[in-house]
Amino acid sequence: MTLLSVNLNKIAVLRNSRGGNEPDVLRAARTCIEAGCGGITVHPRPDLRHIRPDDVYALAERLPADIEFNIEGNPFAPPRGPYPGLLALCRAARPAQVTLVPDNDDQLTSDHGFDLQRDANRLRPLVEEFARLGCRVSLFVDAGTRELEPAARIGAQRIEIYTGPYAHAYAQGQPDAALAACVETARRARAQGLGVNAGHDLSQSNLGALHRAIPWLAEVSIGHALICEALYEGLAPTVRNYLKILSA
Ligand SMILES: CC(=O)[C@@H](O)[C@H](O)COP(=O)(O)O
Ligand SMILES: NCC(=O)COP(=O)(O)O
Repeated sequence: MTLLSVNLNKIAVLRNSRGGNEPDVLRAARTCIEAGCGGITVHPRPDLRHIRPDDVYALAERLPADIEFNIEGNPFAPPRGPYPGLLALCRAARPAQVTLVPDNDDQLTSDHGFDLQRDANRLRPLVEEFARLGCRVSLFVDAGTRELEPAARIGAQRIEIYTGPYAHAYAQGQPDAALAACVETARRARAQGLGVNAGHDLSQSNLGALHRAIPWLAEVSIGHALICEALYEGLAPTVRNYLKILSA
């Protein structure tokens, strides 16, 4: 069964827009868990635009042991003000999984994965350090990446396929090539013994086709669309809708 990890960044965006604690990230996490999700994802960024270090620490303390905590971020981004860096966050929070993403601080959102051939040697000591902390390491890669051996060689256990281009192609009514690129990368990763996650711009519309094409996906992390849909349908029913799609 593919695990649904709900990304709570957008709950924090709303909260930060007014100060105070509404909507409450912890309450949203509880609601998603009660509705049946298997994981919670956050992507704290150095500019603190949404999830802040305190959210990470509070989630780490309160999430039930059987709920996978996944922290995403750029391991090369240096500490900045109250942002202590991804490694320090993981040292304190000990998430079950850390997803390494090569984002610059000025990006609107994640828009590409690692170039594994180029980045593997630089990533290796960090992957080893996260592993020493007890975190499973997943590397964010573009759909269409064919050479996954470097990920396995440096000790990553999973990859996460960046599904933004697939979601865009799906919305244009022409998903076939983008979907085939996801499948190709997923197969090649599996052949290297890597688990396969997927995420970015997945929604109730486009998730089913992706899941039918790669039914053995280990995990999908979904935030933006899920929180938008929840504005209309409610958070718990929306989470349940995603679970239905993943169990079809
Ligand atoms: C790695 C990834 O695809 C997600 O974490 C996505 O980047 C969400 O981040 P934002 O909510 O900051 O856009
Ligand atoms: N790893 C992807 C993620 O956590 C959520 O991305 P999105 O659904 O907010 O685009």
